[in-house]
Amino acid sequence: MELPKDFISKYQRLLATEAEEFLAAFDGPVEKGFRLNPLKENYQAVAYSLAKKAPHVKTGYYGEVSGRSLDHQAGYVYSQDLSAMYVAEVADAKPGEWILDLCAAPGGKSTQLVEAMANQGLLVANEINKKRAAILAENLERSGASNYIVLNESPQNLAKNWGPIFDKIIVDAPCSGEGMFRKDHQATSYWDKDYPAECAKRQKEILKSALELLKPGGKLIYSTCTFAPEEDEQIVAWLLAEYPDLRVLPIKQYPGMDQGRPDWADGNPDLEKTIRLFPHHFKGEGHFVALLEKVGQAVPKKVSKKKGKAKQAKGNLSLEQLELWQAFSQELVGTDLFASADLKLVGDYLYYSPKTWPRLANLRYLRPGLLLGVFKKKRFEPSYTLALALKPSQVKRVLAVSESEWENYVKGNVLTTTSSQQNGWYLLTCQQKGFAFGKKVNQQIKNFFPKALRFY
Ligand SMILES: C[S@@+](CC[C@H](N)C(=O)[O-])C[C@H]1O[C@@H](n2cnc3c(N)ncnc32)[C@H](O)[C@@H]1O
Repeated sequence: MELPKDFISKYQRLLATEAEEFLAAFDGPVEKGFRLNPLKENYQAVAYSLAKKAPHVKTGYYGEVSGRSLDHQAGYVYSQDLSAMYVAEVADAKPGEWILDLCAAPGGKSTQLVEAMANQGLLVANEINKKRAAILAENLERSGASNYIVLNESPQNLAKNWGPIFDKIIVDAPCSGEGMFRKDHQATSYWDKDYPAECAKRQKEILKSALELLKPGGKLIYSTCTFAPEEDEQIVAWLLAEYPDLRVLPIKQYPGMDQGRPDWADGNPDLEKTIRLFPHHFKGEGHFVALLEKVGQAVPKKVSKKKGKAKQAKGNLSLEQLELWQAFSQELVGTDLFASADLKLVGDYLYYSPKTWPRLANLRYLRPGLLLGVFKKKRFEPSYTLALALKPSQVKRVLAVSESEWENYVKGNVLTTTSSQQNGWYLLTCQQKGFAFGKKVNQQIKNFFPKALRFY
């Protein structure tokens, strides 16, 4: 491929004898990767080979997955660059934490974070670009998690509204994208020698807001998919100079990973604790990752004293709506899926969105929580999102279909069934993987697969 001349001379200067190997890697083959999703039941039962484990990521594998496969559609696998998947691994998301992914679309890191949280705590996934935020929501819904919010906000507005409430913040920053050159040759057309410095300005603005949102004792994970020192080590050096309460923490270095280069910034030896993934050393497109801690004592989350009372509350639903939802939930799983106080109605749409989560009053959101379904006149219609969040073993009303029926359903077709089970809503499964709701009406299963996601 043809790389920009200024790019070549810059890395010849920076990498000296190694430059030739680095530049040649842009013409080398691309090794693909994917992740499994531990939120799913029997999550290792996929049609893809798990023979080549990626050593640096618990759920990562070498190999290529198709976006049109059952495993992908049901949220069992996520295609991701092998270097990009190290960022969320470094973040080490834990159940119960409050985590903000500030530049989150299309959702590679967000899905990985939320899949590690076992539905406990909260992931706020934010994306400034509305179209990209919609794709982010789609990917999070497929993950089957129930503890996330999807926002379409500027980092500044989030900081203004919330203050320091997060245990961890991931800033996977918009960058000059030099790591994308090999996969997407078009990416070189945006690049000129001044572009990294322009990106660095924007990165600093984003980071200023991120630090206003991070709790004392909290962790900031900063990453880019570029090799430019202006956007990597020099940004971390700037953070350390501007914010004396920040310190760099070491990151586990696997074979093929390089240390950050203090000599490409201000010489601070702590920059060696950051990680560089170069395509001529590591099987991936390329990334930079830094882990920082805001020194200080974390203040424990306030626990509401009204807890007992709140449990009996019914969110903002009418009694009739609450009864419709509860009847649906009882029929489906034999119990109430969520406490009624944690339900939130927005227009006719019902969400799981606990009141203990941060307020969304002045913020643009796509999902204030897990979308459960919609009230239509005097009935409740469950969402595709809820189907993906359920574990088939917990559901009483399951209809199993064959792979060819699955293919038919995701194309938007009605299925026929010989089942004598009563009419109503069923979780449809294929190979024991829940993939959608269908409505049984006598010998037909009416199609409720979302139009925008249909396979054509
Ligand atoms: C590198 S991509 C994020 C990739 C994502 N973390 C993933 O793993 O799938 C950076 C994102 O930052 C968004 N972005 C651009 N300008 C921004 C800004 N000023 N503040 C926040 N995000 C911004 C872009 O729209 C883009 O989606």
